[in-house]
Amino acid sequence: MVALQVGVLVAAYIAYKVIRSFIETRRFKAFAEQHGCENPLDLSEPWHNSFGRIRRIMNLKKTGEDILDDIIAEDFRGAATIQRKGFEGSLITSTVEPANLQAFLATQFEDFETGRLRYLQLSPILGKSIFTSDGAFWAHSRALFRPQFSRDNINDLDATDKAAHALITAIGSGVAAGWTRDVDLSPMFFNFTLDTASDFLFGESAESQAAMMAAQKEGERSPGAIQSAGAQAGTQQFRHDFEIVGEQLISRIRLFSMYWLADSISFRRAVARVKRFTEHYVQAAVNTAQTGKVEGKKETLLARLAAETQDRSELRNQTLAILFAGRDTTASLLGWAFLRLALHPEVFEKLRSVILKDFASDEPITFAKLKDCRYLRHFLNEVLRLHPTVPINGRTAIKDTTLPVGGGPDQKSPIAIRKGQAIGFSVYIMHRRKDLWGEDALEFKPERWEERIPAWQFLPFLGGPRVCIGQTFALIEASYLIVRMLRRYDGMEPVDEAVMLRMRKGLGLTMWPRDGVNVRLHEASG
Ligand code: HEM
Repeated sequence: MVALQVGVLVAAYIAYKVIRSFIETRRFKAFAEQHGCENPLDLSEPWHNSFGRIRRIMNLKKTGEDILDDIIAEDFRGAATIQRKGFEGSLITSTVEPANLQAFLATQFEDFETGRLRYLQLSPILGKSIFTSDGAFWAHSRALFRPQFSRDNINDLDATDKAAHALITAIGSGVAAGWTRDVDLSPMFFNFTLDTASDFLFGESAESQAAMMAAQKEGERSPGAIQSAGAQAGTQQFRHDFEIVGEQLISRIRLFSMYWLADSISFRRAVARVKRFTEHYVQAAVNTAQTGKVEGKKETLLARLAAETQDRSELRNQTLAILFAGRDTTASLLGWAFLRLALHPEVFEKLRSVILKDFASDEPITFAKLKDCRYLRHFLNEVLRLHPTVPINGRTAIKDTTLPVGGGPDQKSPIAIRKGQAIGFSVYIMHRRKDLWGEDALEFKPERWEERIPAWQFLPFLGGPRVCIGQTFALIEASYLIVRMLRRYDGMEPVDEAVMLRMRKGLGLTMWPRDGVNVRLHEASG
């Protein structure tokens, strides 16, 4: 009897689901027709083939395939907007069309969100933070953070100068005929951005550059023996933890709703260690908030947050969001920038001569001067065009809506997007489209920026209300270091040009030069 009742209930539930899905599909079809929408190119495969795609994505390390150039670029060979059924049946629209990006990032911002899926994918480390939230919590976080990113605050370049000095010290002096030893600049850039970001966040540099140098002298110490947060940040273990966390997070993003497949004990351990790193600062900020403001000290981002809430997990999440958003992105930008300078001596020469003219060695390097240096801006734009450090991303529709182009045989009709549908997009692919950038799209040419470039086809920081809040901070940090380095060194060459020319990508939450930036630099005389 009970079995019969359960059977009836299950049958009723299935019937309800089928009828509801039928009604929903009809309603959505009517909505699409009413808005003149057509479907984009459909790349859905039979379900057993979509396993093949997932396998390809999971096996990149083994096969040596590049997720961007080999797998994602393949999707857009026939059209700039496509759709595909995920292997569990949900429809995903992907686009590299500037008009569509402008729509969901800005003009139709209210119709989309970063989505619960992003939260679920990133929450092991970032919890609920500016980066993983939408609606009221995001708006509140954004308003709280905004004053801290104002020009006045970024104007203070003392911490940047100190971190630049530490980096140059870490490179060391010339050993033969003015040439330095062979150095991998990549870890030094990660230290540089961690030191500047921690100063900005906590009012105190983690001094990871100095810690790394000390550790190299003494030989790596076990993390258990390390006392200070800075010393922890300088260890190979900490860099490795950041890498493990970043790699797992990007796997979780790529797997969409199957994100939970990317999990492991080493990931959880790395998460725990990275979280521990922030505890010292969070505790200090809570203490200060409870005992009153420390006179004479500039207000840090964490202090500002701690004045609002003393919930430690919220403070830790927001802090880690800024560290993840700020450290690897800018370090990766610097990595690609110096890789390009090593590979293009003519650009190195030109940029150096502009820098020597605009930044006399006895004058301070100011925010205003950095912003005004046109060729430096063009150079960084070109680096970010070919190597955007956040190459793939996504949004979710929160209501039935449309995107302006991509539908029908000519791909010019609007397309309908259903509530809950995921949108994937890749600025990496968009920045390399020959129909947008010309036949020389894949060539590195800072001079192309002398022409006006349409705003929505270049989006390394995205755009609209969720545009990167740290954009100016990042560009000023990177520019400052480039000026300091190019004033000091008048030549740079790759240690192994063939390796550098492969430009293999490391992909975590950001995209960085996977084989490092191994160069030797020539010190300028005088
Ligand atoms: C070259 C360096 C950087 C690049 C390319 C970059 C890129 C981006 C991108 C693409 C987003 C949008 C993500 C999305 O909404 O899906 C973003 C958001 C964000 N970035 Fe950056 N970023 C950089 C540096 C920084 C720095 C230095 C900081 C802070 C110190 C920072 C803080 C943030 C924050 C807090 C958000 C979330 C904003 C929001 O959702 O309202 N970023 N960044």
